[in-house]
Amino acid sequence: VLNIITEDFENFYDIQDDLGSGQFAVVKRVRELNTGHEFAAKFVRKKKCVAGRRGLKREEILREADILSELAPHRNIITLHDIFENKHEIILVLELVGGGELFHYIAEKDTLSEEEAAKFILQILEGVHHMHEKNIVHLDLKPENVMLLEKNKTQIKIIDFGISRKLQPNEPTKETFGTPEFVAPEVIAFEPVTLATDMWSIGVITYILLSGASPFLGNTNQETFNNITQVDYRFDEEFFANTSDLAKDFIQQLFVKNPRQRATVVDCLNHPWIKPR
Ligand SMILES: Cc1ccc2c(c1)c1c3c(c(C)cc1n2CCCN)C(=O)NC3=O
Repeated sequence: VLNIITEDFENFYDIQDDLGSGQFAVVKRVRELNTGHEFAAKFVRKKKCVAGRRGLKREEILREADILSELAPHRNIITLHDIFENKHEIILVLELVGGGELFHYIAEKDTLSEEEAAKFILQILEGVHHMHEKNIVHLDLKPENVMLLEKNKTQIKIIDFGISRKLQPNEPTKETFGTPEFVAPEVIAFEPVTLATDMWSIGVITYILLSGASPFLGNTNQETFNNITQVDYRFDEEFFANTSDLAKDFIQQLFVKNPRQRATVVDCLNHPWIKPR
C-alpha cells in the first residue's frame, strides 16, 4: 500500500529527544532535513526470528501503517508521513502533536467542567466514528493516547494504532489486549472484539474526565478485571455530587456488559449530553 524507504533514516532526518517508549517501540522527536519540519518517529523492533519473543512481526507493524493510511485525513486522527525499514526495525514517521497528553491536562486541572469534558469526548467520538465507519477498531483508547494538538488549545488527536484492527466479518478477532483499566469485559473473557469494545473505553475516559477517578481500577490487575467483568462501578458522591444525570446516563449506556446492547458511536454522537448544543 505504501512505499517503504530502505535508505538510511539519518540521511533524511535528524533524531532529537525521546518522547516516550513502549514494549517494542520508542518514539523520538525528529526533524526532516530538507524541510526543517518536526515529526514523531516511532522506532519498532522487528522480530529477529519467528520464535523470537522480542519485537513484532513485520506484517503486524505494517498493519498499523496501513490503518493510519486508510484513516487519513481526519482532524482528530494522527497522520503518517513516511515509513523506513532497515534490518532491525521499521520506523513510522508520524505527525507531531505539541500539546501533550489529555492525561496530563486533566492531571493539572484535576477535573474538568462538563462542557469542557463533553467537547473532548465529542472530538474522540468524531475520530472513533471515522474509524468505525471503516470497520477499524482502536482497542487501546485511553487518556495517554489522546493528545492535544497544541498547548492550551482544545483540538485533540488520537494516537497509537499499534493494536488497532480492521475487523473482517467472518474473522473474529480475539488475541489483542489493551490496558487493563480500560478494556471491555469481552476482552477479558477472550471473546471476539467488536467496534463496541472501543465504546466501553470511551466510557472509562469520560468517567475519568469528569471525576479524576478510574471506575474499575483495583489494587491488582486481577481486582480490576473482576470489577470490569462484574461491571462493578459507582458514581461516588465524593466525585459525582455535581455531575448531571445526562452525563451519568451517557456513561451508563457505555458500561453495558453485552457489547450488542452497548451504545454505538452514533448513539453517543446523538446523546443529549454530547449533541452540539
Ligand atoms: C510532544 C509529545 C510527547 C510525547 C509523545 C508524543 C508527542 C507522541 C506522538 C506520537 C506517539 C505515538 C507517542 C507520543 N508520545 C509518547 C507519549 C504518548 N502517550 C505520535 O504519533 N505523534 C506524536 O506527537
